[in-house]
Amino acid sequence: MTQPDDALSTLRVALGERSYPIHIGPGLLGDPQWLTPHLAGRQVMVVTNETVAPLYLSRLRQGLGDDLDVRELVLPDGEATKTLASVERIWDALLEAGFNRRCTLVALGGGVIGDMVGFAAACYQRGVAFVQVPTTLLSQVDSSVGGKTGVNHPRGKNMIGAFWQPRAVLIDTDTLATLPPRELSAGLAEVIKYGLIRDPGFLGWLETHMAALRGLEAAALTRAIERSCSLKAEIVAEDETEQGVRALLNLGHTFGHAIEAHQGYGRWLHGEAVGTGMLMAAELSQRLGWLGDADVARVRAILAAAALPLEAPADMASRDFLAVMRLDKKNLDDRLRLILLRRLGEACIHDQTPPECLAALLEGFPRR
Ligand SMILES: NC(=O)c1ccc[n+]([C@@H]2O[C@H](COP(=O)([O-])OP(=O)(O)OC[C@H]3O[C@@H](n4cnc5c(N)ncnc54)[C@H](O)[C@@H]3O)[C@@H](O)[C@H]2O)c1
Ligand SMILES: O=C(O)C(=O)C[C@@H](O)[C@H](O)[C@H](O)COP(=O)(O)O
Ligand SMILES: [Zn+2]
Repeated sequence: MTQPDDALSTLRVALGERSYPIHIGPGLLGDPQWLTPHLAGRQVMVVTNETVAPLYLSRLRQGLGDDLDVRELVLPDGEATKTLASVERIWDALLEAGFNRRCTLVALGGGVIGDMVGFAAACYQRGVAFVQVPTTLLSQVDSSVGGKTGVNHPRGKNMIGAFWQPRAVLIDTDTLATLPPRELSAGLAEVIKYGLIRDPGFLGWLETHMAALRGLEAAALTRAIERSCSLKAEIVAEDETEQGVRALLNLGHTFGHAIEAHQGYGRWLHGEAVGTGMLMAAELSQRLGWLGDADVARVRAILAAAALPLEAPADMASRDFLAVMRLDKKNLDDRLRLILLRRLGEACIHDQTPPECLAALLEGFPRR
C-alpha cells in the first residue's frame, strides 16, 4: 500500500488506550488506501441519502476493492428523517444481507446520516464497526468526530442515542464543491463555535477569512476544518461522555435545539439554530456582566458575515423556548445548565442564571 500523500493531514482522537484517525484532504474518496484499512471484515454496508448518492457513491465505491461484499442503502434526505424508523431500515438491510458482527457500516453524507449510521452501528448485534465519511462542512468539522450518535424525538433533539466511536473519519474536502451556500453557512456556525468557546486567535482568523471560506477557497477551508477537528478531538479526549468539559461544545445548542424542535425538524438547519442560539448565549452572558457591548457586537458581526440568522422565529414565545429547554440533556436536578461565555474564547457551564435574567433575554431577543 502506498503512503498517504503529503498534501493530506491526519489528526488523531485519543481515547485512553484507543485512538482513531481523522484524515483531511482532497481526493480521499475513491482512493483505497484511506477506507480499506479501517474495515473490520469483508462485509460493508454503505449508507447514504438520495442527494449524496448521485454525487459521491460511485466515487466511494471505487475506494473499495472487488474482494469485498459491499451493499448500499440510500435513505431519504432531511433532518425530519433522523428517526428511529430510518435506523430500523438500516438494521433491516443489515439482517437481509446476513451481515454479522465483523461487518462495517460506512456513513457517507452529512450529520444526519452520520448520527443515524453511528447509532445503527452501536446497536446492531450489540455493536459493530463504522467509518464516517462526512460530506458537509458541518459534519466535517463537528458531527463526524467524537462518537455522539442518535436520532431526534418530537419532544427534543438527539434524545435517543449512544456514544459510539467511529474507526476512522475520512474528510474529502473536494465534496464541499457541491454544497449549497445555506448548508455552508450552517457549517460555519459550528466552526465559529470553536473560536468562541476555546480559541480567541482562531476567532480572529475566522473574522478575517470569512469571505475566503464562503468563497470555498481550499486553503482557508482546510485550515478551518483542521483547527475545528483538532479542538474537538482535544475536548473529546478529555471527556468522551460529556461528564464535564465536553458540554462546552453545546454553546448555543440549548436555545438552538429548542428552535429546531419547536419549528419542526428541518425548517431551521441545525447550524442556523445554533448560530442564533450562540447570539442568545452571548447576550445572556452580557446581561450577567461577563461580555461587553463590543464583544456582543463581534459575535453578531461574525454570524452576519457567515450569512446566519440573527433573530429567533417570530412565532416562538419565551414559554416555547423554556418548554423545550427544560428537557435539555445537560440539565441536572431540575436546573437549567447553559453554556455561556466568560469572555470571547472562553466558555463555561452555568446553572445559576437568575430566572428573571433569562426571561428578560427571551422577551427582549428580536424575532423575525
Ligand atoms: N454527532 C455530533 O456530534 C453532531 C454535531 C453537530 C451536528 N450534529 C447533527 O448533524 C445534523 C446536521 O448535519 P448537516 O448540517 O450535515 O445536515 P445534513 O446531514 O442534513 O446535510 C445537509 C444537506 O446537505 C446535503 N449534502 C450532504 N453533502 C453534500 C454535498 N457534498 N453536496 C451537496 N449536498 C450535500 C444533504 O443531503 C442535506 O440535504 C443534525 O442532525 C445535528 O443534530 C451532530
Ligand atoms: O460533540 C458534542 O459533544 C456536541 O455537543 C457537538 C454539537 O455540535 C452537536 O450538535 C451534538 O449533537 C449536540 O449533542 P446533544 O448532546 O446536545 O444532543
Ligand atoms: Zn451542533
